[in-house]
Amino acid sequence: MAKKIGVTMDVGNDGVAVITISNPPVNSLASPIIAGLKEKFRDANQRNDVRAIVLTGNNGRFCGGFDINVFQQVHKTGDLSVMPEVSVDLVCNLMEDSRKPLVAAVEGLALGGGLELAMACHARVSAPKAQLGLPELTLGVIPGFGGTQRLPRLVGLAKATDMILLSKSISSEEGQKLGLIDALVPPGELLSTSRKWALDIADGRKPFLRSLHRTDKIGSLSEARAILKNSRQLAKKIAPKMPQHHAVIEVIEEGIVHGGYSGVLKEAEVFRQLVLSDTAKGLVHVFFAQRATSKVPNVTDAGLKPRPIKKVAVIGGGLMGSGIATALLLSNIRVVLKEINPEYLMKGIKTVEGNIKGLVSRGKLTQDKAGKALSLLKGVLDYTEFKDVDMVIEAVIENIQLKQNIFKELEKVCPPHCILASNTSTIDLNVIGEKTNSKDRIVGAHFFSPAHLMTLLEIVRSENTSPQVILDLMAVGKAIKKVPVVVGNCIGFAVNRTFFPYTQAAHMLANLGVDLFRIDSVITSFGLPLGPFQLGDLAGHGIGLAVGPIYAKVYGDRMFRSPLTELLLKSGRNGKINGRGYYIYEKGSKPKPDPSVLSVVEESRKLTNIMPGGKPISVTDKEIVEMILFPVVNEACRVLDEGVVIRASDLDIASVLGMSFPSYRGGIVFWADMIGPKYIYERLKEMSETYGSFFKPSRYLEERATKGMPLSELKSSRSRL
Ligand SMILES: CCCCCC(=O)CC(=O)SCCNC(=O)CCNC(=O)[C@H](O)C(C)(C)COP(=O)(O)OP(=O)(O)OC[C@H]1O[C@@H](n2cnc3c(N)ncnc32)[C@H](O)[C@@H]1OP(=O)(O)O
Ligand SMILES: NC(=O)C1=CN([C@@H]2O[C@H](COP(=O)(O)OP(=O)(O)OC[C@H]3O[C@@H](n4cnc5c(N)ncnc54)[C@H](O)[C@@H]3O)[C@@H](O)[C@H]2O)C=CC1
Repeated sequence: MAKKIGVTMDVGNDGVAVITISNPPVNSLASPIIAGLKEKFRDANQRNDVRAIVLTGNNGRFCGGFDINVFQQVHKTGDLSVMPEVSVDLVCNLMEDSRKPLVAAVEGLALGGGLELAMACHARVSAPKAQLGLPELTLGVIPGFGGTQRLPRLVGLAKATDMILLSKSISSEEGQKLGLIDALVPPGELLSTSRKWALDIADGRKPFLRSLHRTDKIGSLSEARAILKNSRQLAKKIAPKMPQHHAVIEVIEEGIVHGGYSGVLKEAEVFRQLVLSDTAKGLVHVFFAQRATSKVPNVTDAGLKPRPIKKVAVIGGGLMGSGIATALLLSNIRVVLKEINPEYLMKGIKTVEGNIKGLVSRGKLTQDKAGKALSLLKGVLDYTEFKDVDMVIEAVIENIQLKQNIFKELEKVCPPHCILASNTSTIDLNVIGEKTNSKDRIVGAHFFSPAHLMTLLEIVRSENTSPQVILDLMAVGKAIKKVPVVVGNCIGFAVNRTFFPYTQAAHMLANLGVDLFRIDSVITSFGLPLGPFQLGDLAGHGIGLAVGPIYAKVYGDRMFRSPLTELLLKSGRNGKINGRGYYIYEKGSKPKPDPSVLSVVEESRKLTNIMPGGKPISVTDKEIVEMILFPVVNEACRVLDEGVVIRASDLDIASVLGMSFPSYRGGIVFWADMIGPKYIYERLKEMSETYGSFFKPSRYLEERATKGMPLSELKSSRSRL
């Protein structure tokens, strides 16, 4: 069925014109909608039979904001003329300054431009539980349509800056307490109450309030300045590298000092500057890339329906198993947690309890919900409870034989519909399922640590995994608030494989004489939360040593074999786990660089002997970023070339959510395309000539560089999906 897009106006016998936005699924403000709104408001203002106006959205959703596709169009073309002029023409002149009263009838959500339109109305009536907010900063821009000016005037400056800087939405219930919503009514009464409210304003029974002209919630100039000072500190803390967080405070201040209208004009000017920024390009890309992961050819378009998953068995209550169990329990899924002995089982259960209590103490979960979640957990030491589970997630130690035996056993003890998933981080799924006859229901459910907090779920399919099983796991992933990304089967899958050169490049630089703490600091300045050495400490160097040979076996032609990890372990430094790695970890204080580790690095340098002429190389910070991240881009090219991901943007999302690659850089492939494949290719070629084949550009990169094509443009037929 074709989507019904447009703005309609129905004038009732009561003299109220109901203007309705229709643009499924979220009634976003696409260009025809904005044109339609202008036309209908003009019409309503001119018609003699219209005394008052109600603005609403179709299908239970008021409006999800300005059409983000337009930003993408601006990014592709650089043409700002597709951005409509709305703040004054539509929102001030036709709406707020209209002589006829306007009431917003809000249901479902009013976000960004949606809330901004509602705030330009003279009153707002809402159904319960509507989501209200200005999330524009997450897209690298600032609120438009006068949102920066009207929100502080409706909810107060401190609350408004908080909502805007943190992109935090509130419910209509909270909105009512704050004065953003004038009345809260059941959905069935929304339109009738809104009509009545509009007529009450028209007849002088209720006040005719224009938000932009209000000053009662702003306080004195000195009070406002004190609040803005705090906001600047908050912006510096949460988003030091984001231009929009700092710009929005200037825009709000303009309105406080020179009046709301002046603020609206500045808002429009700053908006147009920011929409062209690299930050906006990266964040808008991430917005669409994340949604694209939900579309998996031959799975989500195959007419299948996800089967209910009510009971899940998790095997292994260690670091990952306990985190996975926590995530399931928090979404009301019954969990059977299996361990090898009572001691380990108790440890696993205690970890789950600790995870859940931690959420309660941080105010993220109520005591009631915590109790309910824990009541759904059952610890076991055998397979009796597996007879009616819908899914098993195996999270035992990374040992091929153990996993093979477990899967063979699972085939016997689980019902035939049961999904058999493994959380392995490196082992080939075909190898894990080798001893079974159930290859169609074997799938990788690769969570990231800590599994109850990290949002990425890499769903690894082999050539035998059935579409139904993939769909079911995607549905479970979404139910437990993860972002599932479906990838193909190879050593390291998409994320770990793409990033395995990250640590290796860092080791090479350290062996070439570059200070490791400088490397970490350059990489965190680039935007990753941890540099490669601190990340190694966090993961534990034992793991690093264990997985090294697995990667070496398949990707040995492009490995830098560094003795550093082994030397580190020999010196008793396992990483954060035992309080010592490259850094010193003490309870209650930040990790401190440990100068005594430099003797270990020196030993490694002696063994590798790669410093040219025995002297440390001299590199700029930019060169450090390139030497560490261009090899990652190079491996990403191989992942794309081999069809391990469906689309390049899936790797962007996986890198952002799995490796914390900065979202404002759009993900690893998007970032590389912004720099340009030709430049990356040439730099890697130079590096490989100087430092060896570790940096050798891949065929895919070379081809894109020579043909002037972006890396994101896939044309490979070698898909594993
Ligand atoms: C001169 C111009 C000045 C402009 C100033 C201004 O006001 C700027 C803005 O308003 S920017 C936009 C602000 N709004 C948002 O950031 C909201 C973004 N959307 C969401 O957070 C969510 O989509 C949601 C909460 C509205 C709905 O969530 P879900 O129900 O989980 O659905 P979904 O996220 O999967 O989305 C469904 C499809 O809808 C598309 N979509 C959502 N919002 C928008 C939008 N604002 N513009 C365009 N498209 C939107 C989304 O991409 C999904 O599409 P699919 O093709 O189905 O993947
Ligand atoms: N540690 C990490 O950051 C990540 C690990 N993984 C993968 O997750 C899996 C588990 O890793 P971790 O949780 O770190 O290991 P872990 O060592 O913390 O936990 C493994 C647990 O499995 C238990 N176990 C062993 N055999 C068992 C059996 N037959 N039945 C029930 N329990 C059994 C052990 O007693 C132990 O408690 C591995 O495959 C690993 O590669 C995946 C993503 C990230």
